Amino acid sequence: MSKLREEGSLPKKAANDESIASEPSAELKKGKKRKHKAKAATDDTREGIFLKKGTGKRTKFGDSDQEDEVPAKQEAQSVESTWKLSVQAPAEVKVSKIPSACDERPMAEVALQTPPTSAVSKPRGALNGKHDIPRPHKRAALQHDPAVNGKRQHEGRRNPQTSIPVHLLKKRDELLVSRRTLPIWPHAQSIRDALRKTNILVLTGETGSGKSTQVPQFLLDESWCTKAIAVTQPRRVAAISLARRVAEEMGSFFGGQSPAAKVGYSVRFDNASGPNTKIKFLTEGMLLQEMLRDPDMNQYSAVIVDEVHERSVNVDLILGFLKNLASGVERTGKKRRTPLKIVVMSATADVEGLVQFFGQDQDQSAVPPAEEGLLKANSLISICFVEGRQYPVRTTYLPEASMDWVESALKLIFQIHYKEPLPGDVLVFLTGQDKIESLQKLVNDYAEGMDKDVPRLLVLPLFAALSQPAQQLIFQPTPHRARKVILATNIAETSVTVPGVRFVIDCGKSKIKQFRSKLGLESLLAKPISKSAAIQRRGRAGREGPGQCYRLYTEADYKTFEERTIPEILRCDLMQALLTMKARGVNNVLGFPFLDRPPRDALEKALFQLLRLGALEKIGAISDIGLKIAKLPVTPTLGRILIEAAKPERDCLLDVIDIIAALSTEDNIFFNIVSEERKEEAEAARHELYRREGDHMTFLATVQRYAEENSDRKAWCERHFVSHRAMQNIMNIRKQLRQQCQSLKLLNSAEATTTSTTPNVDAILACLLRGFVSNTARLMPDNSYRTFIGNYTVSIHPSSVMHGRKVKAEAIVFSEFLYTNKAYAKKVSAVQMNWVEDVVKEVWNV
Ligand SMILES: Nc1ncnc2c1ncn2[C@@H]1O[C@H](COP(=O)(O)OP(=O)(O)OP(=O)(O)O)[C@@H](O)[C@H]1O
Repeated sequence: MSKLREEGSLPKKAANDESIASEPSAELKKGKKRKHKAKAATDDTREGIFLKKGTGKRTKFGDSDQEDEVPAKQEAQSVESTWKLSVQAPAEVKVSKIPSACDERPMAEVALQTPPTSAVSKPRGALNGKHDIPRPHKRAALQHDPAVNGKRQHEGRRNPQTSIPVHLLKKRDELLVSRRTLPIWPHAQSIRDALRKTNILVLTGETGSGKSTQVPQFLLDESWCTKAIAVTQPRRVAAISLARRVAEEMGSFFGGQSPAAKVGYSVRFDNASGPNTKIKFLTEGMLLQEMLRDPDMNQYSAVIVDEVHERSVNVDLILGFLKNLASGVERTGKKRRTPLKIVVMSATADVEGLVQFFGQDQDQSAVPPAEEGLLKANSLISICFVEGRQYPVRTTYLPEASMDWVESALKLIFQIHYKEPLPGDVLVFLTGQDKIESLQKLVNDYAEGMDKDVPRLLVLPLFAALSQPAQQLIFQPTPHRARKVILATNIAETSVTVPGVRFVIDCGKSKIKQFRSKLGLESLLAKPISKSAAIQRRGRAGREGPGQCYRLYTEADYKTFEERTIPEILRCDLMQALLTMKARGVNNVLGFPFLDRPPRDALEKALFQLLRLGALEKIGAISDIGLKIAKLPVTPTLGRILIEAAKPERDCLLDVIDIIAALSTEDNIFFNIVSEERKEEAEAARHELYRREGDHMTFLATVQRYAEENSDRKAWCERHFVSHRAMQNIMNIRKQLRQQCQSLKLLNSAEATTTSTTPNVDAILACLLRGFVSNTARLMPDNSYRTFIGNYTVSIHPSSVMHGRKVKAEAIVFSEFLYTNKAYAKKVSAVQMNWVEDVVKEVWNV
């Protein structure tokens, strides 16, 4: 830890040098080995963090912060301050009252000491440190549904009337006490009244005020609510954790088929809902899929679109479809007997824009009277604003811009750890997996050097490319005498309550998807976040008690942030969105009610791409192929490849399913080995899996070897430096894709259970080319690759088995494009030039 005392002792280029991810610096290694002896803190005037053992002044900490005004209705109203990573005598935080109408309780007194043993929480549960983190739960283990969990759930006492286990009811009653203190609680009746009078409600309220968990429960017993309520979430981690929480609050089983399982969720490749589910949390993509099967949404009485401010393409489509349903423009199936109720909510929504959007083309007759607590927008739309935050969050800025925010985050984590008593977990927002892994390594390295009596740090990553069970680990209780440090991308930005989190560190950036129309490819670039995103990040603290948010940027920087994130529909590839619209019978996409209309040329480009995939007829109507693709839970490109592989002349569907399952898993199949020695060992072990044709055939070989392994698959993975978790996930996706191909009659049941034979490499590559025709490049005389479309230079990514080959393929097809410091082709296969030319000709002639 003492290494952290000196500014110069931290790795110099932590923020932008990829090398921190690979090898710890010599300094760091030395620092790790040394047992840190306490050194006076208060006499050190350099920047850094330090401890002084046993003095109660172990940490220096910066300028005293001020608390937010609570309720902090608007970001601008909150009192914020800057802090320095410099030496100051620690200021004591005083007991203060929360001036909130809904909840007035003293803020806990914070002793600025290393957490003394007495301040440390009682043993709280399952996680037990670095080496005994519980193994990721299988989904069933998270569920209360006896149909899933079997015997264990049948044990224990049950309520004789409801036959629900007593422990669930006890938990429900306990949680009711805290639910009643939520700012939204007093608004329950207004919300019900609003939806009795109008069909559309736009609801805003502070982060943590109770929107996502309470609103569906408020509506459940309404007379109009005879069917289920759908609640959409931008991300699966939120959908799953909210479903679990609401099930607990309702004393209900969770997921599955049991009549007592009232709450469920549905995310891609994982459906934990059944016919008795009354509240279903779904990702936006899953609701869109349901909208294709059930255009009038007959299985739902209400749809709640949560976190609408995120403005993903999917949410914009959902809003457009819902608006059409509400205004009667679109009516494709059986007419609904009762109108669908629509709730749109967020802490940072553009209320005016939404009201205007839903208000256009509405029938303005039958004006209901205005209600107290509701601002009446017009005859069919209500607005409700929930004031107040449950707990205050103090916001602190850097006094001057940091060149290296990974390093700033590292210092701050240790400052918090040494200064703040337990419990109090830390949630750090970073840009992506690479930065998360760098910081995880740094924190773990420094933590090894901490004194024995300092509580442990338990670092947990959270990013999209992590399997679901691994993501769910963050919700496990923090073990005794430990502090969780969650390193997350913006997937933890909205809707999620991570129990135990008191401190949020926000780097102020996130990776934004950008469609590079010239290239016809999407890239992810780290860009400053919007004010709305910063507010959401801050809102992850202050949910279970007072919190603090440290912004790794200056207040002046904050003021330059855009108010809202630019809607994804204005900056991404629209192919999937248009296919979904066409499949739902929207023939005139240019006339679709978009909340923000994408540029006409982007729409036209996407239409052409779909035409080239054969998903549309020449007149613009959806083709049979397009209808099939739309029903597959993969991108249009991957869907097209599956359809191609099912053709009798290709006859390689099972193999292609394996490859697509491998491309669809979030985890990396091959561990990223950093040490040179281990790298050589891994290369040798994986040699039998590598294929000269490239990454796709390598994935196929890996999946097939794994599937053939009958003795010990985990050991097989260890021997080959392959992620067992990724392989388990791939097997699950493979099974589901086989089932879906069966239901679309691309496979028959006998084929669906056969094991693969020797792959027909040429046929497989031809199928990949048919889908990824835009992702092709040819070898140039200077040994670089240039894309066929756009004529851009791309380099083969170092993670590819084709990287660094002396004899280069004359042409390549790739399934991922990455733009960092330069353009990379990822997941690459070698193909022949004339194959590409043939496909290009075929496709361009449509
Ligand atoms: N998994 C959980 N564990 C502990 N407390 C929780 C959990 N989920 C919710 N809560 C409590 O319920 C409160 C309300 O959460 P909810 O997600 O409904 O708020 P919200 O208004 O939707 O917030 P946001 O706008 O940030 O999504 C939280 O502040 C927290 O106190």
